[in-house]
Amino acid sequence: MNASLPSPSGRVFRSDAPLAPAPGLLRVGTRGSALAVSQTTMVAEQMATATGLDVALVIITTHGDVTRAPLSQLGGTGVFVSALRDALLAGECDLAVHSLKDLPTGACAGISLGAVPVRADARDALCARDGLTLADLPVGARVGTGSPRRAAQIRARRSDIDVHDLRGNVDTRLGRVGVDLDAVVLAAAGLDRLGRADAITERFPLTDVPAAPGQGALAIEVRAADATTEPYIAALSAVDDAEARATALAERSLLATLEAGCAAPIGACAEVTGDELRLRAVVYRVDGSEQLTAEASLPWSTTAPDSGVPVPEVPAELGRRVAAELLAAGAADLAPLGGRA
Ligand SMILES: NCc1[nH]cc(CCC(=O)O)c1CC(=O)O
Repeated sequence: MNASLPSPSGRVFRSDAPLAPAPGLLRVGTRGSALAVSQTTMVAEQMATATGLDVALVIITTHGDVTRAPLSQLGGTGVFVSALRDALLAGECDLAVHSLKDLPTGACAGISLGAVPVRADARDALCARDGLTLADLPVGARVGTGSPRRAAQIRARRSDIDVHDLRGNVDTRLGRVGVDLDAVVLAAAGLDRLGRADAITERFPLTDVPAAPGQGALAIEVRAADATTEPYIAALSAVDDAEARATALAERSLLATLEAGCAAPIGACAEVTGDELRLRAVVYRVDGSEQLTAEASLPWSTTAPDSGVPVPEVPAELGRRVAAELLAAGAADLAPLGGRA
């Protein structure tokens, strides 16, 4: 045994054309946007280093990449996800990397959640002209977002602001700041991953402005039949993070119980403190005039007694409890929760 010698890292490369399976090669499906490629590259590099396998980024084009319809009109959750899942099930790739918040909450037959990597900044970021914060924007300022939740949160703090629908990739959105919009709101995680943190003028605290369930987290999906075999176990465990998985799953369980889609005006924030998992969620009236908040926590630890896997049921149960509290308080009357894909 020569345990002290690091095994050589595999290569990471990009393939825009279909790629046949091969021994020693992991094919990771990803959207082709700059954001998706940058976040999938980070995952691929970790896997190549940990396993010594070559890792190919296989670029899959999705409906969400080509349509120009407003996101809120695309039928709720999952618009970016189906093409990647189809490619995974068809054997065109071996793993698929998604932004976790884009995944529909329902299970997908034949596919398992293989890993949730360390979470990036979950906060929303204001990118305003002239370094302005939300409080400093002039009366009647024009702010762009495609998200009903972000619209409600902006209006809740500044009812005078003129919220405009916004679509397109990060560069397109940022390109409107100082042109026809005073500011846009985007996920900080995306801007950080793309090296565009310079455009951020304010990161909203999650306590005041909880973000979309799962925001800032990635989900790596695997065919269920492969999930318990090598080299998948090694590749997935190299990138999985117990705390990211628990917080993201608690937030998703809330969404699933509310039967809400990614376009629903719901913010959620889970965190681990000590041996506790805590979840706080807010449902908004879209005009920002009313909101309901619920919060709960459960004991949670990173290791189960025997297997070393995260205590599996705590996140789901926590999400159900907070959702039940919101429903009992009338959340379904406050906001359209539907849009589950
Ligand atoms: N809804 C689109 C979407 N899905 C994932 C991200 C990037 C941030 C993340 O990984 O959560 C974005 C862009 C945004 O919300 O600004």
